[in-house]
Amino acid sequence: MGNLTATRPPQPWSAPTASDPVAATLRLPGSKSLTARALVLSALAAGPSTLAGPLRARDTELMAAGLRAMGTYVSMSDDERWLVRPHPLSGPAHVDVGLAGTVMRFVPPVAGLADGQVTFDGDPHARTRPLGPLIEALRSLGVRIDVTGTGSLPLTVQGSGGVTGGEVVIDASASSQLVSGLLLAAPRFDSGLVVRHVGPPVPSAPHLRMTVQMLRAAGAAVDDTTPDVWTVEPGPLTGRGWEIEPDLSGAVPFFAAALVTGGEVTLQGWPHNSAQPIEQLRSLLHQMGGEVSLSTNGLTVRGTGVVHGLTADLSDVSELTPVLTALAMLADSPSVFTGVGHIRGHETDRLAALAQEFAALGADITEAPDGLSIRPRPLRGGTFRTYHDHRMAHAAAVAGLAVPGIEVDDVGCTSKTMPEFPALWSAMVTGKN
Ligand SMILES: O=C(O)C1=C[C@@H](OP(=O)(O)O)[C@@H](O)[C@H](O)C1
Ligand SMILES: C=C(OP(=O)(O)O)C(=O)O
Repeated sequence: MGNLTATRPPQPWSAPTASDPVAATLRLPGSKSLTARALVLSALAAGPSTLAGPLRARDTELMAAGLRAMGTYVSMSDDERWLVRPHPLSGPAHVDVGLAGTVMRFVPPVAGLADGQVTFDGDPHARTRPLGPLIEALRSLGVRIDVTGTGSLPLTVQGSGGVTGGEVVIDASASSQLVSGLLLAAPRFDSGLVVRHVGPPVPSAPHLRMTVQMLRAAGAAVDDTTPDVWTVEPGPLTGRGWEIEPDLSGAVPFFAAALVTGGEVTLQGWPHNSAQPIEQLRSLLHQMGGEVSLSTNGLTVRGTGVVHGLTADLSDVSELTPVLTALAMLADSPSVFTGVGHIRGHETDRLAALAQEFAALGADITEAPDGLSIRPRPLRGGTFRTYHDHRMAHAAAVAGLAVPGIEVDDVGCTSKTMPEFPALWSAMVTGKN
């Protein structure tokens, strides 16, 4: 079980309302997705690596702990620069996945390379998140996996010290991470890997591009020219210095605050060639009434005093759905979001949770199988339940800027990707950042 969840008492939190436009320049923690991939690729490399500006949060600490349990040396003593020294992977080991999709999908393929038994389990809800297609894919590649409960977790990978590799067919419509997990370990498979997706579209294309880009940066040969097919050649991965960008998804509630209050928020340290989906975000925020610009100061979002409704397929950026839903609540016209049926398998069933919690505040919101429709009307205060989902807390915080009296039942769940969220948020709203 995830220690943090087991020991952390729920922390109720009054979402602060904004009496003035926010004006903030922020330096936010590193990207969860980049940090997770850099840790895995570093553990599989032939030499040492460093991660500059990594994210220290529950998900990435669990990732580091899982790799460490199999023998990798990970030093996090310097917050700004982690050091990873690979070591032959071995069991017995236990990996606590917490509620982290990245840990539950990226580490089992690595465990297949370990010599010995590696057990996996996580938070109660992790046991219900989609993992079956990855287990079947690994089994078809010859990895022995025992599933010991009624869901996909807990499970045991009986690592034999290597994976033959070859070709695998998978339905990854439930999560792009099912493909990313296979690809990240694939250069170390004896004959590499061909992954062929068959089924409804794979969501989160930018995250798949990030996986391919980082594999190539670590020296792997990857062909992704055929849609839904990825080919990874076998070969060594090189240790390197990873520069971790600030987390774009974590920044979105802060950018949303600029729209809601007609203010301005700048995220410092933003690279010009980002691996994160900045163009999609720019377009979405622009359609909702914001202005996004990139300068030497960083990435700036300016509110124009109005928030517009949005009709959009969010499948590329599905993790933004909760915050965009909060923005849609405060817009001058209705919104329709589609293409995100798979977020029912995220930290909670996000479509059901958003519909339920915003309706409890008086919203006119309808749940569809793959999205949400929102017709804005005035909201009232009340308790907003997070269901252990950090992005539900972000959504409540955004709505709370304009709606007095919103109480978040467990703001501590933001520790999954940004433990400093409540403090940074309050500082932004009160102007003390
Ligand atoms: O690979 C990654 O780092 C991620 C991929 C996406 O997962 P899904 O494809 O399951 O949405 C995203 O939502 C998640 O937050 C991070
Ligand atoms: C979907 C998310 O996380 P995970 O990596 O656990 O899937 C998220 O952070 O919004």
